[in-house]
Amino acid sequence: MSLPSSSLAASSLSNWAVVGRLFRLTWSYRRGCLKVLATQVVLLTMGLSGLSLTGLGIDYIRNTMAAGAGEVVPAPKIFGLALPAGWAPMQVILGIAGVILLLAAGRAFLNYAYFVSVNRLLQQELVVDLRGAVYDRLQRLSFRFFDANSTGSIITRVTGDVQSLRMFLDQVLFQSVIMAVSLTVYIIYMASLSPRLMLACLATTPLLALLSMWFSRATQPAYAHNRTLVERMVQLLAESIQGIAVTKAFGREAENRARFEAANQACYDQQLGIFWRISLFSPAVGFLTRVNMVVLLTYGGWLVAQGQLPLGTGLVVFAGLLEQFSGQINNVATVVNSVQQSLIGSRRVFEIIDANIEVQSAPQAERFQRLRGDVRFENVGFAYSGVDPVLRDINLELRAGQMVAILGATGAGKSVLMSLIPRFYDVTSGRLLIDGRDIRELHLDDLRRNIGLVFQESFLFSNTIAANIAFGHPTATREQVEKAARIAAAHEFITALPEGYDTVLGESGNTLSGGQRQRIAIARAVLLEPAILLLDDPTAAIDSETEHEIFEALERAIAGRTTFIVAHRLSTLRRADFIIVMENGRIVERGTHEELMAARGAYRRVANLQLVDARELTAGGEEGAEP
Ligand SMILES: Nc1ncnc2c1ncn2[C@@H]1O[C@H](COP(=O)(O)OP(=O)(O)OP(=O)(O)O)[C@@H](O)[C@H]1O
Repeated sequence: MSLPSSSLAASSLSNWAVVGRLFRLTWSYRRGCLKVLATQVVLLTMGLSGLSLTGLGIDYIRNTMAAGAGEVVPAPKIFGLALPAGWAPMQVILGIAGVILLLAAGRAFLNYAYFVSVNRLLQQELVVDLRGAVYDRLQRLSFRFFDANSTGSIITRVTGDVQSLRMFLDQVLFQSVIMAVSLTVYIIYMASLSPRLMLACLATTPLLALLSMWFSRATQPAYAHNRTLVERMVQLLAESIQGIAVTKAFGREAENRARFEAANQACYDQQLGIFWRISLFSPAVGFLTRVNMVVLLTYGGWLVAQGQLPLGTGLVVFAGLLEQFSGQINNVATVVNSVQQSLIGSRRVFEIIDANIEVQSAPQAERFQRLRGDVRFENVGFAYSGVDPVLRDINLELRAGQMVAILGATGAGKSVLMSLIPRFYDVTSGRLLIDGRDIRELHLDDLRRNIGLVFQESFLFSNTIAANIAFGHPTATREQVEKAARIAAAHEFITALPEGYDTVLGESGNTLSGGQRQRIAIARAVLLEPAILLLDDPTAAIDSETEHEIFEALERAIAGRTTFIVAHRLSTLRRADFIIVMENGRIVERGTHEELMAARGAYRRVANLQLVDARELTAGGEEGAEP
């Protein structure tokens, strides 16, 4: 049997598919994009106007100097408007200079407006929306996804890769459109001045195009590899923070530092390789564009000398156009460099947005409030991957309000059996029914709202204690929160804290003891008033005195609910309606404590090894063994 893979590496989009997605994304921000591009067109027009006015001014000065005494040189028209008749040459020149200055001031203002609107569009809209979309997807993705992908990979996708996607709009799309429009206008303008000079000056352009294509192809694998290295570094960082206590306890700080430094150095070395390539490409482009200037000076100068081209509106304007043309061509290096980076980053963002949500509500699933709590496993099997089932032939039935205790060696499948009930994973064979209905037909949110969970170690959020208890029911009143805390034997220690229920917990609740965290977790589960309670060895990480207190709390929590509990206390096993013993993913025995002890099978064997109150067990066992 093969299951859909949730590994991100498995779902690679082609470059063209990524570009298509990026264009569709851009379309949804079309108003902002059009505004940005329109600003650029106005900037271009103003730049060209300034340039042609400079040419006009130079020609006017040249003609005035060449004119004989008493000869009047007609003042040029500015944008078709004649200057006042009778202006002295100096006034005309100052008039032209004044308009050039006004245009420059207008350009400076528009450039400012351009940067503000690009920043607003990209950083404040696009990046925020995208991060939100990726985060939203991550919240809905199934456990299988998180099993298959490292934290480092997920974090870099939400942070760095979203920025790389932004780079596509900013440094690729906008730049390319601006470049295409500007280069076309420059070419038309240059051709209108002198087609031959234009052809001569732009002879190196095809070489530039070839160089860019080669550069783009050569850098793509390097950028892809770079992402993997950064991912590895972030993963090491995340792990070292999560495992800081273990690192310190074993005195492994130096080794961890060395591993991180090696990962950091690998990123640096690889970045350096990319940097060298860019460093070669940019000057090469720069050199080719300088060659154009040499052609202009020699051939263009000859045309002016021959009287075939005016000096100002011809050669000087041409030089300005060529300068700007070269500037745009130099940008090719940035665009080409950004294309690969942004495509790789964008692909990684889309892979998360597209990742398959394996476990979700059926489209027609009806909403409901309360479950009764009858649970039935019918020939259930489950495998994490296609090959090795970790649960086989599970047949189990609990009526509402019953309690089953699960016993089994480590790795026997106790946790995974429970994780199927809230659909953390879907069964891979057989059926799981609640209140007589296959759980895949139930609305997922409603199903989970009816299930309370306490794990071996409970995760709390860096928020107030009250908010943590009300996590599954944010609109709960303070009375409801306190009631749940009382049931969980947490009220006393909470009220002893200076801020009481409003105490803000540290990251992962690390300002509380393990026992206190578990009690808050029990309160969090109880507050939901769930029909089904799943208790996965909730005292595993707790000393025996606290364990006793927690079990007293659990006694109150369990009352009236269908309960699955993994426990290692005889008192708990005795309290259960029946016990199941698991081995290698199968239920190998079931019955009450007394029945199972009498059977002298797997239960007795496992119980002797695992139960914390084993002395009591021997007495109980003997009673059961010899009725
Ligand atoms: N995310 C996972 N991917 C692949 N295999 C897994 C995963 N989680 C658990 N397993 C495997 O599934 C089997 C059952 O694991 P499970 O956690 O249910 O055991 P358990 O009986 O609860 O053990 P313990 O008492 O130690 O908690 C084990 O062989 C384990 O190695």
